Amino acid sequence: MPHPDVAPLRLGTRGSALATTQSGMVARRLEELTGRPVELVRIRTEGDVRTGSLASLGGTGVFVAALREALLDGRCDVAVHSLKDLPTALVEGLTIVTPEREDPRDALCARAGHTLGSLPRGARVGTGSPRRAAQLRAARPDLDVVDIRGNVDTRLRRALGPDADLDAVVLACSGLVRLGRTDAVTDALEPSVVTPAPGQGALAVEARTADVGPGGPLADAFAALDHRATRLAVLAERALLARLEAGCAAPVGALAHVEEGQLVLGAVVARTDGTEKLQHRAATPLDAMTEGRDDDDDARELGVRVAEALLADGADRLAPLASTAARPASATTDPALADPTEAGAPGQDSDRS
Ligand SMILES: NCc1[nH]cc(CCC(=O)O)c1CC(=O)O
Repeated sequence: MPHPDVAPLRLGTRGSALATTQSGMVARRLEELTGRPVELVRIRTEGDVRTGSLASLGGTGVFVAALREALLDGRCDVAVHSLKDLPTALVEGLTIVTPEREDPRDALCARAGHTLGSLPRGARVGTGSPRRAAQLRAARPDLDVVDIRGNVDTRLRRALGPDADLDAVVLACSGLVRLGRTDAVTDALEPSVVTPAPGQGALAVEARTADVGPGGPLADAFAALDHRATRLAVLAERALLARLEAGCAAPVGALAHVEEGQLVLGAVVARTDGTEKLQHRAATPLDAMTEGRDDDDDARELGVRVAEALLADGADRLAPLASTAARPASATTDPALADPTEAGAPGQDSDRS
Protein backbone atom coordinates (compact mmCIF):
# COMPACT_ATOMS: atom_id res chain seq x y z
CA MET A 1 0.00 0.00 0.00
CA PRO A 2 1.40 3.41 -0.90
CA HIS A 3 1.74 5.62 2.11
CA PRO A 4 -0.71 8.52 1.64
CA ASP A 5 1.44 10.97 3.59
CA VAL A 6 4.39 10.71 1.25
CA ALA A 7 2.46 10.69 -2.01
CA PRO A 8 3.92 13.51 -4.10
CA LEU A 9 1.97 16.69 -4.59
CA ARG A 10 1.59 17.51 -8.25
CA LEU A 11 2.06 21.17 -9.07
CA GLY A 12 0.80 22.09 -12.52
CA THR A 13 2.78 24.70 -14.40
CA ARG A 14 3.13 26.36 -17.75
CA GLY A 15 6.39 26.04 -19.57
CA SER A 16 7.72 29.60 -19.73
CA ALA A 17 10.86 30.54 -17.82
CA LEU A 18 8.83 32.83 -15.56
CA ALA A 19 6.13 30.23 -14.91
CA THR A 20 8.57 27.44 -14.08
CA THR A 21 10.60 29.74 -11.83
CA GLN A 22 7.50 30.85 -9.92
CA SER A 23 6.22 27.28 -9.68
CA GLY A 24 9.61 26.09 -8.44
CA MET A 25 9.59 28.69 -5.66
CA VAL A 26 6.16 27.63 -4.48
CA ALA A 27 7.07 23.94 -4.85
CA ARG A 28 9.99 24.34 -2.43
CA ARG A 29 7.79 26.09 0.13
CA LEU A 30 5.12 23.43 -0.16
CA GLU A 31 7.71 20.70 0.41
CA GLU A 32 8.81 22.45 3.61
CA LEU A 33 5.24 23.00 4.76
CA THR A 34 3.82 19.56 3.98
CA GLY A 35 6.88 17.31 4.20
CA ARG A 36 5.75 15.81 0.91
CA PRO A 37 7.76 15.81 -2.29
CA VAL A 38 6.37 18.16 -4.93
CA GLU A 39 6.49 17.17 -8.55
CA LEU A 40 6.12 19.75 -11.34
CA VAL A 41 3.65 18.70 -14.02
CA ARG A 42 3.81 20.62 -17.28
CA ILE A 43 0.32 21.57 -18.42
CA ARG A 44 0.02 22.37 -22.07
CA THR A 45 -2.72 24.52 -23.47
CA GLU A 46 -3.03 22.85 -26.82
CA GLY A 47 -5.55 20.05 -26.63
CA ASP A 48 -5.88 20.49 -22.90
CA VAL A 49 -8.48 23.18 -23.01
CA ARG A 50 -11.95 22.45 -24.24
CA THR A 51 -13.13 25.65 -25.77
CA GLY A 52 -16.58 25.33 -24.25
CA SER A 53 -15.29 25.50 -20.71
CA LEU A 54 -13.12 28.55 -21.27
CA ALA A 55 -15.64 31.14 -20.21
CA SER A 56 -16.28 29.56 -16.84
CA LEU A 57 -12.67 28.67 -16.16
CA GLY A 58 -10.96 31.91 -16.88
CA GLY A 59 -12.45 33.91 -19.69
CA THR A 60 -9.84 34.96 -22.19
CA GLY A 61 -6.98 33.51 -20.21
CA VAL A 62 -6.51 30.21 -21.94
CA PHE A 63 -3.45 29.40 -19.88
CA VAL A 64 -5.22 30.03 -16.63
CA ALA A 65 -8.13 27.94 -17.87
CA ALA A 66 -5.86 25.04 -18.82
CA LEU A 67 -4.35 24.96 -15.32
CA ARG A 68 -7.77 25.17 -13.71
CA GLU A 69 -9.09 22.35 -15.80
CA ALA A 70 -6.10 20.24 -14.76
CA LEU A 71 -6.85 21.01 -11.09
CA LEU A 72 -10.53 20.16 -11.44
CA ASP A 73 -9.97 16.88 -13.27
CA GLY A 74 -7.18 15.82 -10.91
CA ARG A 75 -4.14 15.97 -13.21
CA CYS A 76 -2.52 18.25 -10.66
CA ASP A 77 -3.19 19.31 -7.05
CA VAL A 78 -1.80 22.84 -7.00
CA ALA A 79 -1.25 25.55 -9.61
CA VAL A 80 0.60 28.85 -9.48
CA HIS A 81 -0.55 31.90 -11.43
CA SER A 82 0.65 35.47 -11.73
CA LEU A 83 -2.25 37.11 -9.95
CA LYS A 84 -2.49 39.92 -12.49
CA ASP A 85 -3.24 37.37 -15.21
CA LEU A 86 -6.12 35.87 -13.22
CA PRO A 87 -9.67 36.98 -14.08
CA THR A 88 -11.50 38.52 -11.14
CA ALA A 89 -14.30 35.94 -11.26
CA LEU A 90 -14.02 33.04 -8.83
CA VAL A 91 -14.21 29.42 -9.93
CA GLU A 92 -16.52 26.99 -8.15
CA GLY A 93 -14.54 24.29 -6.38
CA LEU A 94 -11.20 26.12 -6.38
CA THR A 95 -9.57 28.35 -3.78
CA ILE A 96 -6.63 30.72 -4.10
CA VAL A 97 -4.17 32.02 -1.56
CA THR A 98 -1.65 34.84 -2.00
CA PRO A 99 1.88 34.56 -0.61
CA GLU A 100 3.86 37.73 0.15
CA ARG A 101 4.03 40.01 -2.83
CA GLU A 102 7.24 40.82 -4.66
CA ASP A 103 8.04 44.43 -5.69
CA PRO A 104 4.83 45.52 -7.49
CA ARG A 105 6.40 48.34 -9.51
CA ASP A 106 7.01 48.54 -13.21
CA ALA A 107 10.64 48.66 -14.26
CA LEU A 108 12.22 50.76 -16.97
CA CYS A 109 15.06 48.84 -18.54
CA ALA A 110 16.95 51.33 -20.64
CA ARG A 111 20.20 51.47 -22.57
CA ALA A 112 22.99 53.56 -21.03
CA GLY A 113 21.40 53.45 -17.58
CA HIS A 114 18.68 55.95 -18.45
CA THR A 115 15.81 56.77 -16.10
CA LEU A 116 12.35 57.83 -17.30
CA GLY A 117 13.44 61.42 -16.68
CA SER A 118 16.78 61.20 -18.45
CA LEU A 119 15.69 59.45 -21.67
CA PRO A 120 16.38 61.73 -24.64
CA ARG A 121 13.46 63.51 -26.31
CA GLY A 122 11.55 61.20 -28.64
CA ALA A 123 13.16 58.07 -27.20
CA ARG A 124 11.59 54.79 -28.33
CA VAL A 125 10.12 52.82 -25.41
CA GLY A 126 8.63 49.37 -25.89
CA THR A 127 5.60 47.93 -24.09
CA GLY A 128 2.62 45.82 -25.13
CA SER A 129 0.48 47.14 -22.30
CA PRO A 130 -2.04 49.97 -22.89
CA ARG A 131 -1.83 50.73 -19.16
CA ARG A 132 1.92 51.26 -19.33
CA ALA A 133 1.74 53.09 -22.64
CA ALA A 134 -0.90 55.53 -21.38
CA GLN A 135 0.99 56.39 -18.22
CA LEU A 136 4.35 56.65 -19.96
CA ARG A 137 2.82 59.09 -22.46
CA ALA A 138 1.20 61.07 -19.65
CA ALA A 139 4.57 61.40 -17.88
CA ARG A 140 6.61 62.04 -21.05
CA PRO A 141 4.43 63.11 -24.00
CA ASP A 142 7.50 63.29 -26.24
CA LEU A 143 8.23 59.55 -26.01
CA ASP A 144 7.61 57.23 -28.92
CA VAL A 145 5.87 54.29 -27.27
CA VAL A 146 6.23 51.17 -29.42
CA ASP A 147 3.96 48.11 -29.14
CA ILE A 148 6.09 45.02 -28.47
CA ARG A 149 5.45 41.39 -27.57
CA GLY A 150 7.53 38.47 -26.49
CA ASN A 151 8.88 36.77 -23.40
CA VAL A 152 10.98 38.63 -20.87
CA ASP A 153 14.32 37.90 -22.56
CA THR A 154 13.04 38.80 -26.01
CA ARG A 155 11.74 42.11 -24.73
CA LEU A 156 14.91 42.95 -22.82
CA ARG A 157 17.00 42.32 -25.94
CA ARG A 158 14.98 44.94 -27.84
CA ALA A 159 16.55 47.59 -25.58
CA LEU A 160 19.69 46.02 -24.18
CA GLY A 161 20.83 43.46 -26.74
CA PRO A 162 23.50 43.90 -29.43
CA ASP A 163 20.81 44.48 -32.06
CA ALA A 164 18.67 46.76 -29.89
CA ASP A 165 16.15 48.85 -31.83
CA LEU A 166 14.60 50.58 -28.80
CA ASP A 167 15.93 52.89 -26.10
CA ALA A 168 14.04 51.14 -23.31
CA VAL A 169 11.37 48.59 -22.46
CA VAL A 170 9.05 48.43 -19.46
CA LEU A 171 8.50 45.16 -17.61
CA ALA A 172 7.29 44.16 -14.16
CA CYS A 173 10.01 44.37 -11.50
CA SER A 174 8.72 41.16 -9.95
CA GLY A 175 9.29 39.02 -13.02
CA LEU A 176 12.83 40.38 -13.36
CA VAL A 177 13.54 39.75 -9.68
CA ARG A 178 12.28 36.17 -9.92
CA LEU A 179 14.30 35.52 -13.07
CA GLY A 180 17.43 37.04 -11.52
CA ARG A 181 17.52 39.90 -14.03
CA THR A 182 17.41 42.92 -11.71
CA ASP A 183 20.67 44.01 -13.36
CA ALA A 184 18.53 45.14 -16.31
CA VAL A 185 16.43 47.59 -14.25
CA THR A 186 17.58 51.20 -14.65
CA ASP A 187 14.54 52.89 -13.07
CA ALA A 188 11.93 51.31 -10.79
CA LEU A 189 8.97 53.53 -11.68
CA GLU A 190 7.19 55.24 -8.82
CA PRO A 191 3.56 54.04 -8.55
CA SER A 192 2.42 57.69 -8.57
CA VAL A 193 3.96 58.02 -12.06
CA VAL A 194 3.18 54.56 -13.44
CA THR A 195 0.65 52.72 -11.29
CA PRO A 196 1.07 48.95 -11.65
CA ALA A 197 -1.59 46.52 -12.82
CA PRO A 198 -3.98 45.24 -10.14
CA GLY A 199 -2.29 42.22 -8.55
CA GLN A 200 1.08 42.84 -10.18
CA GLY A 201 3.95 41.22 -8.29
CA ALA A 202 1.68 38.81 -6.44
CA LEU A 203 1.28 35.10 -7.06
CA ALA A 204 -1.93 33.17 -6.65
CA VAL A 205 -1.56 29.58 -5.48
CA GLU A 206 -4.68 27.66 -6.36
CA ALA A 207 -6.01 24.26 -5.28
CA ARG A 208 -9.25 22.34 -4.95
CA THR A 209 -11.36 23.79 -2.11
CA ALA A 210 -11.92 20.26 -0.79
CA ASP A 211 -8.14 19.92 -0.24
CA VAL A 212 -7.54 23.31 1.39
CA GLY A 213 -10.74 23.66 3.41
CA PRO A 214 -11.01 22.66 7.09
CA GLY A 215 -9.49 19.23 7.64
CA GLY A 216 -8.23 19.03 4.07
CA PRO A 217 -4.71 17.68 3.41
CA LEU A 218 -3.45 21.11 2.31
CA ALA A 219 -5.34 23.27 4.82
CA ASP A 220 -2.33 24.03 7.04
CA ALA A 221 0.01 24.64 4.12
CA PHE A 222 -2.42 27.08 2.52
CA ALA A 223 -2.94 28.92 5.80
CA ALA A 224 0.84 29.28 6.09
CA LEU A 225 1.19 30.55 2.50
CA ASP A 226 -1.40 33.28 3.04
CA HIS A 227 0.17 36.73 3.55
CA ARG A 228 -2.36 39.03 5.13
CA ALA A 229 -1.16 42.40 3.83
CA THR A 230 -0.85 40.99 0.32
CA ARG A 231 -4.29 39.41 0.51
CA LEU A 232 -5.94 42.65 1.61
CA ALA A 233 -4.10 44.73 -0.99
CA VAL A 234 -4.98 42.48 -3.91
CA LEU A 235 -8.58 42.08 -2.73
CA ALA A 236 -8.97 45.86 -2.95
CA GLU A 237 -7.19 46.12 -6.31
CA ARG A 238 -9.21 43.33 -7.87
CA ALA A 239 -12.52 44.55 -6.44
CA LEU A 240 -11.76 47.85 -8.16
CA LEU A 241 -11.06 46.10 -11.44
CA ALA A 242 -14.25 44.05 -11.17
CA ARG A 243 -16.36 47.13 -10.35
CA LEU A 244 -14.96 48.95 -13.36
CA GLU A 245 -15.76 45.83 -15.36
CA ALA A 246 -12.38 46.44 -16.85
CA GLY A 247 -11.08 43.92 -19.31
CA CYS A 248 -7.51 42.83 -19.52
CA ALA A 249 -6.68 45.49 -22.11
CA ALA A 250 -8.04 48.43 -20.12
CA PRO A 251 -5.58 51.16 -19.09
CA VAL A 252 -6.28 50.70 -15.37
CA GLY A 253 -3.65 50.74 -12.64
CA ALA A 254 -4.25 50.06 -8.95
CA LEU A 255 -1.97 49.53 -5.99
CA ALA A 256 -2.86 49.10 -2.33
CA HIS A 257 -0.68 48.71 0.73
CA VAL A 258 -1.09 48.42 4.49
CA GLU A 259 0.20 51.40 6.44
CA GLU A 260 -0.35 52.21 10.11
CA GLY A 261 -3.39 49.99 10.53
CA GLN A 262 -4.96 51.23 7.32
CA LEU A 263 -5.33 49.81 3.85
CA VAL A 264 -4.53 52.54 1.33
CA LEU A 265 -5.55 52.19 -2.32
CA GLY A 266 -4.47 54.40 -5.22
CA ALA A 267 -5.82 53.88 -8.72
CA VAL A 268 -5.61 55.42 -12.16
CA VAL A 269 -7.51 55.26 -15.41
CA ALA A 270 -5.69 56.92 -18.27
CA ARG A 271 -6.49 57.83 -21.83
CA THR A 272 -4.30 55.65 -24.00
CA ASP A 273 -2.78 58.66 -25.72
CA GLY A 274 -1.71 59.97 -22.33
CA THR A 275 -3.59 63.27 -22.60
CA GLU A 276 -5.81 62.66 -19.59
CA LYS A 277 -5.46 60.71 -16.39
CA LEU A 278 -7.96 60.18 -13.55
CA GLN A 279 -6.59 59.27 -10.17
CA HIS A 280 -8.16 58.46 -6.83
CA ARG A 281 -6.84 57.48 -3.46
CA ALA A 282 -8.71 56.32 -0.37
CA ALA A 283 -8.09 54.36 2.79
CA THR A 284 -9.97 52.12 5.17
CA PRO A 285 -9.08 51.32 8.77
CA LEU A 286 -8.30 47.67 9.42
CA ASP A 287 -9.95 47.08 12.75
CA ALA A 288 -10.85 43.45 12.22
CA MET A 289 -14.22 42.07 13.22
CA THR A 290 -16.99 44.56 13.66
CA GLU A 291 -20.59 43.46 13.32
CA GLY A 292 -19.86 40.37 11.27
CA ARG A 293 -17.63 42.24 8.83
CA ASP A 294 -13.99 41.44 8.49
CA ASP A 295 -10.92 43.03 6.94
CA ASP A 296 -11.50 41.20 3.66
CA ASP A 297 -14.92 42.84 3.34
CA ASP A 298 -13.40 46.24 4.13
CA ALA A 299 -10.70 45.69 1.50
CA ARG A 300 -13.23 44.79 -1.19
CA GLU A 301 -15.42 47.72 -0.23
CA LEU A 302 -12.44 50.07 -0.56
CA GLY A 303 -11.85 48.81 -4.09
CA VAL A 304 -15.49 49.35 -5.03
CA ARG A 305 -15.48 52.83 -3.48
CA VAL A 306 -12.40 53.96 -5.44
CA ALA A 307 -13.81 52.43 -8.65
CA GLU A 308 -17.06 54.34 -8.17
CA ALA A 309 -15.16 57.58 -7.59
CA LEU A 310 -13.32 57.00 -10.89
CA LEU A 311 -16.60 56.22 -12.68
CA ALA A 312 -18.20 59.35 -11.22
CA ASP A 313 -15.35 61.31 -12.79
CA GLY A 314 -16.03 59.70 -16.16
CA ALA A 315 -13.53 56.85 -16.25
CA ASP A 316 -15.60 54.97 -18.81
CA ARG A 317 -15.61 58.00 -21.09
CA LEU A 318 -11.84 58.35 -20.82
CA ALA A 319 -10.95 54.84 -21.83
CA PRO A 320 -12.71 51.83 -23.23
CA LEU A 321 -12.85 49.52 -20.25
CA ALA A 322 -14.69 46.26 -20.83
CA SER A 323 -14.98 46.59 -24.58
CA THR A 324 -11.26 46.30 -25.28
CA ALA A 325 -11.20 42.93 -23.58
CA ALA A 326 -12.98 41.38 -26.53
CA ARG A 327 -10.50 39.12 -28.21
CA PRO A 328 -10.59 37.23 -31.45
CA ALA A 329 -12.20 33.85 -30.85
CA SER A 330 -9.37 32.27 -32.80
CA ALA A 331 -7.07 33.07 -29.90
CA THR A 332 -8.32 29.98 -28.12
CA THR A 333 -7.79 27.60 -30.98
CA ASP A 334 -4.82 28.98 -32.89
CA PRO A 335 -2.08 26.36 -32.48
CA ALA A 336 0.54 29.04 -33.13
CA LEU A 337 -0.59 30.92 -30.09
CA ALA A 338 2.10 30.79 -27.49
CA ASP A 339 2.08 31.51 -23.80
CA PRO A 340 1.59 35.28 -23.42
CA THR A 341 4.08 35.48 -20.59
CA GLU A 342 6.42 33.54 -22.80
CA ALA A 343 5.66 34.82 -26.24
CA GLY A 344 3.50 37.85 -25.60
CA ALA A 345 0.78 36.74 -27.92
CA PRO A 346 -1.32 39.72 -28.91
CA GLY A 347 -4.68 39.79 -27.28
CA GLN A 348 -3.76 37.88 -24.19
CA ASP A 349 -2.86 39.45 -20.91
CA SER A 350 -0.59 42.09 -22.30
CA ASP A 351 -2.51 44.94 -20.81
CA ARG A 352 -2.33 44.05 -17.25
CA SER A 353 1.32 43.25 -17.71
N1 LIG B 1 1.52 39.77 -18.63
C1 LIG B 1 2.69 39.00 -18.51
C2 LIG B 1 3.13 38.87 -17.11
N2 LIG B 1 2.32 38.31 -16.19
C3 LIG B 1 2.98 38.36 -14.98
C4 LIG B 1 4.20 38.93 -15.18
C5 LIG B 1 5.21 39.12 -14.12
C6 LIG B 1 4.81 40.18 -13.16
C7 LIG B 1 3.97 39.74 -12.02
O1 LIG B 1 4.34 38.82 -11.28
O2 LIG B 1 2.92 40.35 -11.79
C8 LIG B 1 4.32 39.27 -16.54
C9 LIG B 1 5.47 39.89 -17.22
C10 LIG B 1 5.53 41.40 -17.13
O3 LIG B 1 4.54 42.07 -16.92
O4 LIG B 1 6.64 41.95 -17.32
